[in-house]
Amino acid sequence: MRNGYYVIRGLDSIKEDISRMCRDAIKLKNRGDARDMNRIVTLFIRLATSLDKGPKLAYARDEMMKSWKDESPPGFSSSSSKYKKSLVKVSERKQSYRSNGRPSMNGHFDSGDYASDREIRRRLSKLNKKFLHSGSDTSDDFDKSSDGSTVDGMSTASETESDLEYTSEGATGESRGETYFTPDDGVDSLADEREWGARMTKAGLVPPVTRKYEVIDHYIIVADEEEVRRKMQVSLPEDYAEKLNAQRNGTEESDMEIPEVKDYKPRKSLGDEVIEQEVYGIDPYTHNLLLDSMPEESDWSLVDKHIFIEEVLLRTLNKKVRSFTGSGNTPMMYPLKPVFEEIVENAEENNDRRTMRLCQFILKAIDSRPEDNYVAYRKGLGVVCNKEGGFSEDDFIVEFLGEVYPTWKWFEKQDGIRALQKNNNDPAPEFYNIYLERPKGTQLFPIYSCERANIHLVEWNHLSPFKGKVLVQTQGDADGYDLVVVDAMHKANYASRICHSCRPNCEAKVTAVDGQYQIGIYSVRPIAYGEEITFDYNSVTESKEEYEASVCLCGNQVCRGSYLNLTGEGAFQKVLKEHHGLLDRHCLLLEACELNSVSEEDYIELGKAGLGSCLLGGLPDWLIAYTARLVRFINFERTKLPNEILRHNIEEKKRYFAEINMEVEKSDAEIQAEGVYNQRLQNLALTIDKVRYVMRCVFGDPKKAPPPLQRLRPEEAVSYLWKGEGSLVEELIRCMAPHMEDVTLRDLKAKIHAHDPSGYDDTEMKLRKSLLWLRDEVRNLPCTYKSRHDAAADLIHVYAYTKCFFRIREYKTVTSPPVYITPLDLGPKYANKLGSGVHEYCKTYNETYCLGQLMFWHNQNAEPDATLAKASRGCLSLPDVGSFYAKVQKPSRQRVYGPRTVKFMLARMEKQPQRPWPKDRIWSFKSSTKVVGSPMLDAVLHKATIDKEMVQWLKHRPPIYQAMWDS
Ligand SMILES: C[S@@+](CC[C@H](N)C(=O)[O-])C[C@H]1O[C@@H](n2cnc3c(N)ncnc32)[C@H](O)[C@@H]1O
Repeated sequence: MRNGYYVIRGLDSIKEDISRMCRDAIKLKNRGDARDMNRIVTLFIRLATSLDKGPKLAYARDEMMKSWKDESPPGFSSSSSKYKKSLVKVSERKQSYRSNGRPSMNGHFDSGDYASDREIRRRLSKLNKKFLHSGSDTSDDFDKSSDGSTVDGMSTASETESDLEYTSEGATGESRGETYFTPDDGVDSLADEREWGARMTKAGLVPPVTRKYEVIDHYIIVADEEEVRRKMQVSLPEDYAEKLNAQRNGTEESDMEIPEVKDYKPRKSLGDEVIEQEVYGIDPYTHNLLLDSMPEESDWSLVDKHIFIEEVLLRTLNKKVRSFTGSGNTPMMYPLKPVFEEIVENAEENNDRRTMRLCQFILKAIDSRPEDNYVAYRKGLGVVCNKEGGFSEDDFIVEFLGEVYPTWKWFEKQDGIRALQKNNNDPAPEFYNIYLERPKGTQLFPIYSCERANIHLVEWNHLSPFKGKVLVQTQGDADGYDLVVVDAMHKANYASRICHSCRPNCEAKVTAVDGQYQIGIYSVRPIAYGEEITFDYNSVTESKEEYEASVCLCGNQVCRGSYLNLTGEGAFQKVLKEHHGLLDRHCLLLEACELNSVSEEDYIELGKAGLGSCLLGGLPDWLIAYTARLVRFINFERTKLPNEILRHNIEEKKRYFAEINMEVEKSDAEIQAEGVYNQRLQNLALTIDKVRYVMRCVFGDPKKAPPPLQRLRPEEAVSYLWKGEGSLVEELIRCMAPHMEDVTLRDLKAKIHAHDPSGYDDTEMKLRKSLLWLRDEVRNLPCTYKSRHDAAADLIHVYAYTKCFFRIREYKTVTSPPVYITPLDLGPKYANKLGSGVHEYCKTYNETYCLGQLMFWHNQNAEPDATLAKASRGCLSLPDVGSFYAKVQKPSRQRVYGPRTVKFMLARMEKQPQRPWPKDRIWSFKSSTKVVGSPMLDAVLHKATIDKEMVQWLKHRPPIYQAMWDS
C-alpha cells in the first residue's frame, strides 16, 4: 500500500510537469522552432521511458525536470545549452534489413521530427495507460480485463494470460537497458563509458562485433538450389519495354514496381577504389552538442553547420581512426578534439579562415566545457571511398553477396538460434541479412477487358486453369512476387560491411542483371574521396527492444536515432483485430477447403497483388483459394487503415499540440498504411513458403496435400458427440462415473442409448434434441462441489446449439535435416556459454503446423500450432466436459462455477467471440483438438449474431447448485 501511495503521488506531480512541458512545447511550436521542438519531444520520451521504470519514478522525474530546465531554450530557462537532444534507452537485438528497391514500411522517416513525433505518441499513449491503471490494478482484480475494458464485471488475472491475440501480435517486453560489452573491448574504460552513456542516452551503446567472413564472388545457395534459382530468375513481362517507356515518360505511376534491368558492371575493387576500415560516428546528441558549440552570429548558416559536421568532421574522423583497422585494439570511443585540430591544420594549409574560425570556436568550447563529452563512437568496420575523384551519382558500387536461404530454412535457423538462447531476450548478434524480393506489380485482367483495351495477351503460365485465354499481364515480373533471404554473416563480400545512414549516399536495390535478380548497392549522389559509403537499412522491427538497441551513429541532421524502424503496434493492428480474428480466418480457410477450387476472380485478385506462378505454382487449389481470400482482406485493410492511423495519430497529437497539419497527417497515414500492406504481402509469402516446404516433405508433391479442415457430415457429428470412441457423451459418462451410484449410472446409460440420434432422416435435428434431453437429464442429477453436473449441462447445451463441426486433418510430423548454427550466429555471450563448436538444430513440424501457420499467416512465430491451440480455447473448441468433475487437477479456487463465471462466459460469447477463454478457470482444454466448432464460429460462418435462444437459456435457467466459493 505504501508503495502504491508513493507511486500515485509521484504520478500526480509528474502529470503537472508534463502539462508544463506541453505548454512550453506549444509555445515553441507556435514560434516555429523545430529543433527545440525536437528536443522537447526527446525529453518527453526520456520522461516516459523513466516512468516505465515505476519504483524509480520520483527520482526519474527529478532528473528529468533538472535536464528539462538545463536544456530549455532561452526564454524558458537559464541554461546555455540550446541544442541537446537525447536518445531513448537502448539494448540490442538483431533484425533483418531489406532491400527491395522501394520505400519500406517506414521509409518516410526521413525527418527526425516525424520519427520522434511518432515515438512521443507511442510513449505518451503508453504513459496514459499507466496513469489509468496505477495504484488500482491488482492481479486478481475481477472487474477489469487486460485491455482496459470492463467485461460485465467479470475477469481475472488470467485475462493477461488469455489475451493471446494481443500479446502474440506485436506487443513486446520492456527494454532492459542493459549495457553490453564483449570481453575484448577496452575493459579499462568500461565504467566511464557506461556512466557516460547513461548520462547521454540513458543506456550504453552496444559495441559492434567485427566478424570475419569468407570472401565470395557469387551467391551461394544453401538449400533447395533449383527452387531458389527459380526465385532469383528474372521473367520480364512481354510488354516490359512499353512499360518502361511509359514510366520514363510519366504516363505510368513512377513507383510502379517493374524490374530494374541493369547492364553488368564490375564492382569497385576493394583495397583500391574502396577500403574496409574501422569507422566511427556520432549520435544525435553529439550532433546537437556540436551545433551548440558553434558561434551563433557568424558566416556559418545552420545548414552549413550541419553539412560541416556530416561531411568535413566525419570524413576527417574516419581518416584519423583508419589506423585502428586490424590493430586488435580499437577503442569504443574516440575524442573529437584531435579531429578538430586536424581540420584546423588542413584549413591553415588551404588558407580557409572561415573553417579555422569555426573549429577554433569549437575547440574553445571543448576546453571550457569539461562536463560535456565530445566523442565519437565505434561502429565497427565500414567501407570508405578511396578513389581520388570520388564516385559519381547512380554508380554501381558492389553486389550484396551472401548465402541464399529459402525462407523456410532461414526461419528454421532463427528458431534454432532462439532455442539455443533459451528464448531469452538477451542481446543477439549483429545482423547481416537482406530479403531479396522480386518486384511485384503484376496485373491481370479478364479477357473481355483485354480485348476492349486491345492489350497483348499472355498466359499465366502453368498455374491458371484459364490458361492462355483469360489473363493478361501488364506490369511487374511476369512470374510475380516472391522472396529469398541473403545472409552475409559467414560468406560475403565487403558490401556486408557497409553501415547504415539516415541520409545515405547509396541505396540497396534489387536489380535484374543478366537475367538474375541481385541486390546491388548504387550511389544516389556523388561520393567524395574519404567519404564513408552508406545505405539506409530500411529495416523494420516489431520489437521495441530491437528498436531501442539500435542507436544510430550516422551523425546526420535528419538522423532517426535508431537504425531500425518500429512497427506492428497500435493503430497498425486495428483493422486486423477487428475484422480478421481467429474465427474470421477459420471462416476463410473453411470456405477455401470446401470449395477446393480457384475462381477466375481469385486469380485476378492474386494477380493484382503481384502474386503469380513463382509463389503459387504447384500449390493445391484450396491453398491458392485461401491465399486469394487473404489478399482480399489485405486489400480491405489497405482501404481502411489510413483512416484508422489518421484518427489514432490525431487523437494523440490533439492532446499535446495546438496545430495539426491535416495534409501532412493524411499523407503520413497513407504511407504507413502502404507499409503495412507490403509487410502483409511479405508475411503471406513467407507463410506460403513454409507451408509448401512441409507439404512437400509430407506428401512429396505439395499439390497432393489435402485441405486441413473438413466439415463433419451429420453422421460424423453424431459419432463425435454421441457414440463414437472418445465422444462427448462417452467422456461425460467416464468422468461422472466415480461420483455416481452404479445403478443411477447404468440407468442413465440405458436412457442415452435409447436417445441415439443416428439413423433418422433429419439427424442434425435429432442430435440437437437428444443433446437437449441429455442436458436436462444431467441437470437433474445431484451436484457436489466435486461433480458439477450443472456446469456439464450448460456445456452440453452449448454443444447442442453448435451447428458446424470441422475435423482438423493432421499431416504427418516431419523433422528437417539440420541447420548449422555457429557461435557467430549466437552472439558473443552465447558463444562463451555454449562453446566454440557448431550446433545442429533440426526443426520438427508437428501435425497441425501448417494449419497453425495458415491461421497466423501475419506472424512468423516459431510454433504456430501451439499458438493456435491456445488461441482456440473456448471460442473455437469448447471446453472438455471433464472440466466439471474433480479428477481434472485444478486447485479449488479455480473450480468456481457460479453466476459470475457464467456471466463471464456469456460476455465472451456475445462481446468478444473471437477471444480465447482463460485456462485458469474451471475450464480445461484438450491439448490436441481434432474437431473444432462453436456457436461463435457458426455466427461468423453465417455472418449472423450468436444464437439468441442459446444465450437466453443460459441467462435465465435457474441455478440448481452453488458451492461455497461460487458466490
Ligand atoms: C551490416 S553490419 C555493418 C558492418 C559492421 N560494422 C561490421 O563491422 O561488420 C551492421 C552493424 O554495424 C553497426 N552499424 C551499422 N550502421 C550503424 C549506424 N548507423 N550506427 C551505429 N552502428 C551501426 C551496428 O553494429 C550494426 O549491427
